[in-house]
Amino acid sequence: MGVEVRGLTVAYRRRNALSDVSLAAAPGVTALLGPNGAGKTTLLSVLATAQPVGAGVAFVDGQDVGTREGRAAARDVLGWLPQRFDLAGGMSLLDTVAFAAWANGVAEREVFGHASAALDRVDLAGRGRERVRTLSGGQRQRLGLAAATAHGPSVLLLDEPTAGLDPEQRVHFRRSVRSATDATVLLSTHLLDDAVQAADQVVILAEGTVRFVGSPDDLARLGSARGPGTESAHEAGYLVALHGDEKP
Ligand SMILES: Nc1ncnc2c1ncn2[C@@H]1O[C@H](COP(=O)(O)OP(=O)(O)OP(=O)(O)O)[C@@H](O)[C@H]1O
Repeated sequence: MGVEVRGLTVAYRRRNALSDVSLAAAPGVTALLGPNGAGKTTLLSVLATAQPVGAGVAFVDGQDVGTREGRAAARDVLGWLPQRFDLAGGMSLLDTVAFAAWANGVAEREVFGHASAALDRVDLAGRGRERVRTLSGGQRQRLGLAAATAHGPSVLLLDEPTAGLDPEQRVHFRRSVRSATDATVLLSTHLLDDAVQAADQVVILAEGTVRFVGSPDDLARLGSARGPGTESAHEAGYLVALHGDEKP
């Protein structure tokens, strides 16, 4: 059933991090694209039930996360890979994912089956016995993805999962998202490339407000309408969404 947010406003002290944000996301990948400080982490944290809804409403799979019952029900269907997460270097990959599956409510007799299937889906099959500390950055992010999806969430929140990865590892991660889940995925990124390549829907956030909602093709059309420049149509569309028609 996806995610729906209407009129969401969240403030830290008196400063709004999100102002009257509305969006809907269906199964598939929605990229939350925006510069640093746009409010991406704040939005994902509210949906992850880690931060209170200020004003407005937010639904995860039909559950209102502004209510205590809604938050409890939403947690049962959520997968969340925060921007920063710790893994125990000495643990095996299989134990790491099995533990996450167990913590997310998978029955004990099923955790290793779920864990090894999740490792398969992110291209870490056959490496379950290796230690976490031996992984590269890209492999570590894919392990995090396996851990966040082993219990079969229907809504998956990925906060800047490709930050710090080289281009090849980013491509690999984006492909792994598609094979790991058919959930409603919200993937935050500050990289246009991620949004254009990975997403069915792009939501551009800047300074806590929604500036664009549409497909990658819609973004390119927005850019093309501005006329030829040195940048690609997608880049031009991103600039128009951020700054309007003025050339920066
Ligand atoms: N705990 C906090 N206390 C006060 N202000 C905060 C806090 N967390 C975030 N902010 C502010 O809220 C705004 C949105 O931050 P947020 O982290 O949600 O943006 P973001 O798009 O995820 O940025 P980044 O890509 O840098 O992580 C920023 O202006 C930030 O400084």
